Amino acid sequence: MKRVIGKAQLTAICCDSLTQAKQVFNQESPEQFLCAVVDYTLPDAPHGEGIQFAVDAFLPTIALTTDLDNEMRKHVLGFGVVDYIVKDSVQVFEYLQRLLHRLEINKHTGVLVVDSERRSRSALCTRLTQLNFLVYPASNPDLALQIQAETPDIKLVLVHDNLVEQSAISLIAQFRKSADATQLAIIGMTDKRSGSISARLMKNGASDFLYLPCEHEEFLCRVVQNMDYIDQIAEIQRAANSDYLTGLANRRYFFEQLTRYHARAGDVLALMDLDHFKRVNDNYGHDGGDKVLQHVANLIQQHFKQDLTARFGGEEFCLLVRDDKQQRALERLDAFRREMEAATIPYEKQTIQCTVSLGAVGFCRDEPIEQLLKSADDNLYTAKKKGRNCLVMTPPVENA
Ligand SMILES: Nc1nc2c(ncn2[C@@H]2O[C@H](COP(=O)(O)OP(=O)(O)OP(=O)(O)O)[C@@H](O)[C@H]2O)c(=O)[nH]1
Repeated sequence: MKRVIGKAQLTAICCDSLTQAKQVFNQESPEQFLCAVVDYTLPDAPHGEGIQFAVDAFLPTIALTTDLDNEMRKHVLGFGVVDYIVKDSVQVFEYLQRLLHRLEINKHTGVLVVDSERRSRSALCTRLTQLNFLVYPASNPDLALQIQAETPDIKLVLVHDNLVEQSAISLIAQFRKSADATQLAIIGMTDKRSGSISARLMKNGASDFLYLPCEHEEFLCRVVQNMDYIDQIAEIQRAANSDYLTGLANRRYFFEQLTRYHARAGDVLALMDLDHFKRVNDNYGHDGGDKVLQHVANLIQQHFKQDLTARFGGEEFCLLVRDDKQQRALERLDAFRREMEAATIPYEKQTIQCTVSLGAVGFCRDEPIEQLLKSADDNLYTAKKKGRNCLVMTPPVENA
């Protein structure tokens, strides 16, 4: 169990009795704990008293049992646990690892609950809070839309079909105007067993559907599966859009961002290339070269947070520096060049120094981007010919 918890990048604090668990818990800050994993039977707590203690301490609690008949299942769920795990195969460790990972991610994941009846809305919110989500209740569609517009961390919406001013179907359609199924999961819900409501909600944009009341396990599985889908798509998108070594945007994603970009008067497009990088590789090995590329990428991220940046490949980077005045954009680029000149990059027991050359052009939306990049590349070539470690821009700055 300790190994599994370690694999989930968490630290296990192990106790072998309820008495010890109470002592440990009282010595630490409750916020420090992600959750409690508690065996139903402990030497000094033979009937789930340990589980009760963890739940009462507001810890998301995962119960462990050796076997589980229907009675026992009801008893364990009655404590208000996140889930239970029957210790009957090695698969349970993998399940536990996934569950811990989910609880960790949920700390930063918002869920909007739209339900006009207070009792069922509260019950849903309680269940979701147990799963560590940031929960946003809404009693009507207008409030729901307002919360969703103001809260970017919302990744899941639960919509009950008991809404009055507006149907659940039209509310879901509204959500879908701003977020597709890869960005926002929507689970429709109803108390009515008959009719075609589930099909209608799903055809109008719901990702999934639940009949209420539902078993705890079904609720958990639906929520987790829908969130896993959203997170996996986000991970695939991140991998497809970024450069593996440096984490910066890649060339393709840079172009994609440019097409959606609203230009400002002083924008400057620059190509930046590390000087004599082959020598860095020759002197310090490929790993040393990689370290320099990562260092440069980190500096770029710090200096150009609000701008568009990318690693174009090899030792070449591209930046679109956004400003109202070209002179200021240019100064920021040159300040970066000087910082690189002064930087000593630690690598093993040595330090590496490396300068950069830059070719820049004013970013003008009327010219094709390929043409602008070609001009920036010509200027970069001139900068290299001038002796490197410098910035060349044509035409000269307009609004200095
Ligand atoms: N470590 C490392 N090296 C890379 C990577 N991509 C390209 N390179 C190396 O970058 C070097 C680029 O060399 P050149 O194109 O000759 O340019 P340079 O030595 O920087 O010389 P100038 O650009 O003229 O200043 C080559 O040695 C490539 O192997 C990478 O991802 N990691």
